Amino acid sequence: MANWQFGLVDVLDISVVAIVVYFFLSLIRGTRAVQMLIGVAVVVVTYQLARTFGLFTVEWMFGHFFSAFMVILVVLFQQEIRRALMRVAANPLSFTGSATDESIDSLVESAFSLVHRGWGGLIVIERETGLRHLFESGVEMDAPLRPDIIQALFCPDAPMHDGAVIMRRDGNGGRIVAARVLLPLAQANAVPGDFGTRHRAAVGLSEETDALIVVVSEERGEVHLVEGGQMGAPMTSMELREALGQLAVSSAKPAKGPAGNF
Ligand SMILES: Nc1ncnc2c1ncn2[C@@H]1O[C@H](COP(=O)(O)OP(=O)(O)OP(=O)(O)O)[C@@H](O)[C@H]1O
Repeated sequence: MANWQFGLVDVLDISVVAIVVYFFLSLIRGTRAVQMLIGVAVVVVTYQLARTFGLFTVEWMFGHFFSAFMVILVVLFQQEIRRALMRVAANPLSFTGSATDESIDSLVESAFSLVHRGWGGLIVIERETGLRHLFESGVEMDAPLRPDIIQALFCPDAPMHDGAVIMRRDGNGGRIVAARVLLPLAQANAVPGDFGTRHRAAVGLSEETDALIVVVSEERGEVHLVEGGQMGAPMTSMELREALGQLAVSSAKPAKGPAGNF
């Protein structure tokens, strides 16, 4: 290989490592994985010091620890590894359609119709990451996303009111594709102390996937938008419409088919 080719390979090599490190750090930023990473770094530094200064017993102990290191890493970071793989599989370079005004309107009206009734609700918007595996915990269905149907599902006396509804965009305002779905819960400290499992479930799913989740609090009568493990401040209907519209614009690329995404 010519010299310039070696140079190019080195640049490519370093770039890939930099991207992977950046991706990993942005994934764990603000999560409990940071503390675990610090713990792992302390163990590695202690091991190196023990080797340098010939501390036989310490080196022996940490040597055994390192023989199981890969397994320990996988166990410690299983949640982060799962999230990373799901995001890679979601293919950030792929084209997604933008949400139509109708689907945003239906969603906002549906969420605030629950507020007016004093009921809680959890509406998940599927994007690039497929959520079909969650359907098993609930009931697969196919219905238009409309305030009356959302109310029928989340009415506290209705048999289907527990859990989340999953929606997909279509050309006519969105479709409900599953109801009574159980979502993975986030750690208790991922949401402020006075929020309960409904909000933890919203944050939990958004940590693992690129889904957007609209949570309607029964106790507070508030609506929150959850994305990427973060729950925003309570929103008015106008703010929610605007936030969803911006997310639609930021992912607005040529549509690939009828089931596009926000
Ligand atoms: N893992 C889960 N996946 C989906 N929905 C869930 C899950 N866990 C709880 N829920 C829903 O949350 C409801 C209970 O909400 P809870 O009062 O504990 O939470 P909250 O965050 O305080 O919400 P709210 O402000 O509406 O009371 C349940 O009735 C159920 O519908």
